[in-house]
Amino acid sequence: MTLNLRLRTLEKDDLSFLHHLFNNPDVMNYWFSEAYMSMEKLKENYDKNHDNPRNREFILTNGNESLGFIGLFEIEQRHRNAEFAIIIDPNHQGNGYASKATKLAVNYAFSVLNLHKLYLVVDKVNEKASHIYEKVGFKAEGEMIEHFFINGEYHDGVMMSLFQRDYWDYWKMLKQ
Ligand SMILES: CC(=O)SCCNC(=O)CCNC(=O)[C@H](O)C(C)(C)COP(=O)(O)OP(=O)(O)OC[C@H]1O[C@@H](n2cnc3c(N)ncnc32)[C@H](O)[C@@H]1OP(=O)(O)O
Repeated sequence: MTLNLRLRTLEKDDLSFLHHLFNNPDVMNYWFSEAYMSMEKLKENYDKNHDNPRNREFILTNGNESLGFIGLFEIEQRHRNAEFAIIIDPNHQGNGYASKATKLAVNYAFSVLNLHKLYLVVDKVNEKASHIYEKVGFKAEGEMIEHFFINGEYHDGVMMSLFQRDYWDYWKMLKQ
């Protein structure tokens, strides 16, 4: 079957998929969050925030299949920056989907929203995620030492960023 990866808007019908992801500690630890989310809370958050102009929340799909959740959060109109975050469903990890989804989200941030800068925070031990971000062009800006408490110990975070100008240069180079 041919792969047709797309980012589409998060819909209310996707909340059971999010419920499955947000209650998985293997996933949520890397989002520096507790894996504790009721369906009611998800619905409440959705009703309150689905039209929040500061966020863009996407489901990564291949046809009708949901593969992951990708967000551009805290979109700043004045400073023209936003925070990127991603989860690929553990049932679908290791297939190259995160790399492709990150590229789609980066393209959305710069080509659609005209952001100046996209940033993220990744756990220093999350080598798989860091590898993907470096591959797409994110660069480390600094470390947040012992900033996150996960599984009984403090973890360092790394802030990484990508600028729109570098993204244009990178894509121009790839097309040559
Ligand atoms: C800003 C943030 O959102 S940080 C938090 C990111 N989210 C999470 O960690 C939540 C839980 N984890 C996940 O959702 C997924 O594991 C993700 C998003 C990190 C990765 O998703 P996947 O679909 O499995 O990744 P994908 O298959 O696209 O790429 C994995 C890459 O990492 C590489 N890789 C795998 N293990 C390692 C490792 N230990 N060290 C370095 N690279 C590794 C693979 O070789 C592959 O790289 P390649 O394409 O150059 O060969």
